[in-house]
Amino acid sequence: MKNYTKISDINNLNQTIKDAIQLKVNPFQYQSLGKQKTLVMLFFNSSLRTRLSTEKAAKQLGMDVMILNVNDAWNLEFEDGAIMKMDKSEHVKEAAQVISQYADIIAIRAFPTLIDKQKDTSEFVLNSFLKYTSVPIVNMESATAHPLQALADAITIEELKSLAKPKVVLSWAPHPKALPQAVANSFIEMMQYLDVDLTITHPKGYELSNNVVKNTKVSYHQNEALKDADFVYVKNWSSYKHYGEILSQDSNWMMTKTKLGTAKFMHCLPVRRNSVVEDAVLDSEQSVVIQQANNRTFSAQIVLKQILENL
Ligand SMILES: CCC[C@H](NC(=O)CCC(=O)O)C(=O)O
Ligand SMILES: NC(=O)OP(=O)(O)O
Repeated sequence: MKNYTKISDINNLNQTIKDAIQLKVNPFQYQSLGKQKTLVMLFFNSSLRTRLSTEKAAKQLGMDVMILNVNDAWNLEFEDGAIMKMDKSEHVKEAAQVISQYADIIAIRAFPTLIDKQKDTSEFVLNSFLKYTSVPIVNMESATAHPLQALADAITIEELKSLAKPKVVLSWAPHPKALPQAVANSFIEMMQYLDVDLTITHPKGYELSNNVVKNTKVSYHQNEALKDADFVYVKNWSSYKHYGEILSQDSNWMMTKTKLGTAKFMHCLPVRRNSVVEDAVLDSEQSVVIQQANNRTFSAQIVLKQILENL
């Protein structure tokens, strides 16, 4: 593996999931692989799980880690040919090349603007670093994708499924802020690779990109969609059609114990209790969100391992 910016960068997904689960038995079995190698993690946005789990993963491989909140450095210009007389101090062309001098692998988190659909869809931040860095890039959530989260979700379902082909439901839930489509996009893409029966359910107006949904079942009726589910993945996203807009905050879409039935509850976290999901669900045995968060270390570690092996 050269870069991990999208799920399709993984050559053999099923084997990678198995290898990640095996890593958990002895997380330090490859700690010579990363010796004298440095991971630089760049955050344009907040993080708890991604920041801690990716650093942990790198250190379990013997890597050194440097973390930069990019907004504490210089305001970067991403437009080629820009006349830089305003508020941008440095062009990504220099910043990316300079960081490449310090890093063997660069990991980046850069959320979408949720204003400029074309810019967000072009993945201008991630692709600028891909263009101007000389080292591998790992996506820690970009404008349209969160492949490390999706790999952790796949590991979790593989560990917990009791059926060969479980029914998985991705359900929208209300949220006070306009959130990215990235987590939903990558979860859907990951489930399409795996042998699961996937249904997406959301209110009208929250249709995700056809390039993501493809021929996956979509229902506007949450209760119907949730019937006989084995795993229920709940996530808010803002409208894609009416880009970045909050069209509904209908609390009838909040996940409850009653709606959940006997299914396992999944969420990438952070989660708004009693807005996205009621306390009773998160506090129940059916919630697997902590296992998901733990698996973030092993999704990052198996990705970094495959990149290190290819350096
Ligand atoms: C891993 C999820 C990161 C991000 N979530 C948020 O920004 C939630 C922020 C909040 O609830 O205030 C998202 O939805 O993409
Ligand atoms: N799930 C996830 O990526 O969490 P953070 O935003 O806290 O990193």
